Amino acid sequence: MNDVLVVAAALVDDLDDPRLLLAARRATPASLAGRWEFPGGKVEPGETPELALHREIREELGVRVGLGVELLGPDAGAWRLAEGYVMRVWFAEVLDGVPEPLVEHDELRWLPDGQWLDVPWLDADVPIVEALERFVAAFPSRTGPS
Ligand SMILES: Nc1nc2c([nH]c(=O)n2[C@H]2C[C@H](O)[C@@H](COP(=O)(O)OP(=O)(O)OP(=O)(O)O)O2)c(=O)[nH]1
Repeated sequence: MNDVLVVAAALVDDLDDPRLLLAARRATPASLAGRWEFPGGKVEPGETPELALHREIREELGVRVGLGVELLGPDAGAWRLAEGYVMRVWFAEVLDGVPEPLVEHDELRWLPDGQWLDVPWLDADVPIVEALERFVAAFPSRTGPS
């Protein structure tokens, strides 16, 4: 069986100089409630991953975003979440609106640099946040569109 593809945004305050990272706290389902994640969701049949990501961010946060570079993971470019689930992650910044926890989340938090790991992320997200920190430390001005 093919893996289910989840897409997510590492939303930062400024793609040219990222300092703040947006974390979203899950309100549902009960098994994930209270843990923090990247906003996003599953790609639907017939959608491209990028279009799915724009749709999910509009639905979940009510904002329009611009995508930067993809943070490539170890599993053919993706990050394994669990058996049968992989996730692709893009840097992004808000173009229009102020993010609000509209569905699925009950709190949003902009984490300052140096404190990106300071909330209880979903287990599978921890190595992704660590990789984001390494990427930004190595290429501070290269998260924008390539
Ligand atoms: N959105 C998101 N999901 C994540 C992250 N990390 C992680 O393990 N997951 C898991 C949780 C879920 O089991 C799955 C994504 O499901 P979802 O509930 O966000 O997807 P969706 O918005 O399409 O929701 P649904 O229509 O299936 O209810 O991936 C993450 O950082 N962001």
